[in-house]
Amino acid sequence: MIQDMDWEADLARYSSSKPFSHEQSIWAIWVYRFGRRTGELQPGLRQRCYTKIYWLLFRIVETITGISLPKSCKIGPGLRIWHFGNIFIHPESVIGANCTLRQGVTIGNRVENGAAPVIGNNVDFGAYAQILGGITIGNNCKIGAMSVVLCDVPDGATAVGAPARIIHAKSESI
Ligand SMILES: CC(C)(COP(=O)(O)OP(=O)(O)OC[C@H]1O[C@@H](n2cnc3c(N)ncnc32)[C@H](O)[C@@H]1OP(=O)(O)O)[C@@H](O)C(=O)NCCC(=O)NCCS
Ligand SMILES: CC(=O)OC[C@H](N)C(=O)O
Repeated sequence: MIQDMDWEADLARYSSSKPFSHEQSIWAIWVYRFGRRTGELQPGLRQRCYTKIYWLLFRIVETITGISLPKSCKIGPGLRIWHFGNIFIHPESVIGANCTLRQGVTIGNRVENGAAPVIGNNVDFGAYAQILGGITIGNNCKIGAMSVVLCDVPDGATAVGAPARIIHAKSESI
């Protein structure tokens, strides 16, 4: 299969020399990248076989780790997931480069069939943060643990609380 630079960048964010035996989250990221690569194959028997293998691996790893990263969401290179369990990413979400997720994070819609969030680059999500609806999180943001984010977050800002309020907006830190 094609060399996957996004996967190389993911691996570089795991400091352990043996991430597959030390961190369950890397299994979910590997299956996600594998699924994305199946979408780049020429249509035909090979692609159909790989896609079936993807779905089998996706369901097994989703169930074992509690991390759901469907191949239809777009995630930039350098994804890091600390820990595992109850991490659900909406199939239409967009997540930029070098983002960090933790246990309990949801990036999803606010109502059934509603829009999904768009996340910039280098965004750090605290444990159990809930990002809901068709909102935009800018680049270089931090989302506090246990926060429920229902509104846009500008570049460089930190959002905390339920519902989240913006603290440390970029303009304040200059
Ligand atoms: C959001 C976070 C990055 C903010 O860090 P910070 O920029 O250093 O902010 P401060 O600690 O100065 O706090 C600023 C204000 O936000 C509040 N705050 C900080 N984190 C909060 C959170 N998660 N939820 C609600 N309020 C929070 C503080 O109480 C403080 O409020 P005040 O000004 O009314 O006193 C950090 O608190 C956080 O939640 N990190 C997530 C870490 C995590 O998930 N750890 C688990 C590892 S598995
Ligand atoms: C549970 C915990 O504090 O884990 C620490 C880890 N480095 C993280 O950022 O999530």
